[in-house]
Amino acid sequence: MQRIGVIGAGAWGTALAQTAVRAGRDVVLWARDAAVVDQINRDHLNREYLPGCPLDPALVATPDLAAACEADAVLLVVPAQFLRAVCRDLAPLWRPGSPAVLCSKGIELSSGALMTDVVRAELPAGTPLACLSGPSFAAEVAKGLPTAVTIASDVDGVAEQLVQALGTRTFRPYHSADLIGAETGGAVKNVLAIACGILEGAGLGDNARAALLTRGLAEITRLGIALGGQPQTFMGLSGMGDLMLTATSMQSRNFSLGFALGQGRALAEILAERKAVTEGVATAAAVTALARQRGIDMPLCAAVDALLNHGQALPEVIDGLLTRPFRQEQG
Ligand SMILES: NC(=O)c1ccc[n+]([C@@H]2O[C@H](COP(=O)([O-])OP(=O)(O)OC[C@H]3O[C@@H](n4cnc5c(N)ncnc54)[C@H](O)[C@@H]3O)[C@@H](O)[C@H]2O)c1
Ligand SMILES: O=P(O)(O)OC[C@H](O)CO
Repeated sequence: MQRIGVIGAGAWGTALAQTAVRAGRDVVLWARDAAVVDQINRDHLNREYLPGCPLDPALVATPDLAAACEADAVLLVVPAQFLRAVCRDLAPLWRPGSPAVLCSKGIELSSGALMTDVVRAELPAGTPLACLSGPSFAAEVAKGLPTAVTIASDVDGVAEQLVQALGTRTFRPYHSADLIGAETGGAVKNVLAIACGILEGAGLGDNARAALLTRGLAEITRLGIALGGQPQTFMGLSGMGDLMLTATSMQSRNFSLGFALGQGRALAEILAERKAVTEGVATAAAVTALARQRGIDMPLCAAVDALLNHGQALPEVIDGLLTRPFRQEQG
């Protein structure tokens, strides 16, 4: 895999493109915004989405989707709610047999579909799928700080080839065969990071944070197993690893949004101030609907959804969680 296409030049697409260049690959990064294309090619910067990270001059950006599809593997890095529309444009341009690597973390709100379901439905039949997930803030990856992620695929050998193509001394992918497990962890941890931010902003204490992380991981695991994931995946980088990172750092858009909510600010006001995507907002609703449909108990995700999307007041949401019946820990 020498030539890598990257679809989406937000923070994560740009950082992944940069790390692929560092790994010695020829990389073409597609951006929907012509100004971003020009800036990357001319100034070797993406000030809009990845400020303060000088980019390798070998990184080429393009406004032409077809140019990014001329690749041995294509990384899909557009926000979850836009992925289907972009895949529809990509489908006629797709190079047969080229793997699609999902790097977005979310669940489609309109359908409850995982990102792999979206891609499977829209890209040509037989396209090998993989998912790159795990604890990875874009700015740190772009700067070459040490990072470990999971690359999962259910097609023999694909994850291993991608590991070889993208891995460097400081960007260290581990391969896995559990595609569903890897992507479920990445999607649901965003909702739990909002919850953790809320409790931090509201000053509910360190004990509450530990309880939330532990019971949150139990929610990820319950849903992931029901969708077909392997239990051990949720203890790995794409599960516990990403939850620990995202739910404890102000670098996270999801955590910082939760923090502001916990301090009493309104969701609309917080969202109006940011251009960057905060995936957990839509995914809270999507995951809660999916859990309800499948009869899976996910009280923390449901509480975030109630606060964000159904107008429930914060004290009421917290009270609802604290007055749940006592129960056995496992299961
Ligand atoms: N930023 C990170 O540290 C990071 C790390 C791992 C995974 N991710 C995931 O990567 C995905 C992309 O996030 P990001 O941080 O690169 O985004 P970002 O917030 O930096 O940028 C937003 C992106 O959305 C694009 N966009 C806006 N409207 C669009 C539309 N209508 N159609 C298509 N694209 C549109 C913009 O062009 C831009 O590329 C998300 O699912 C996120 O969870 C991000
Ligand atoms: O900034 P966030 O909350 O979108 O999180 C970014 C990454 O998913 C962390 O692994």
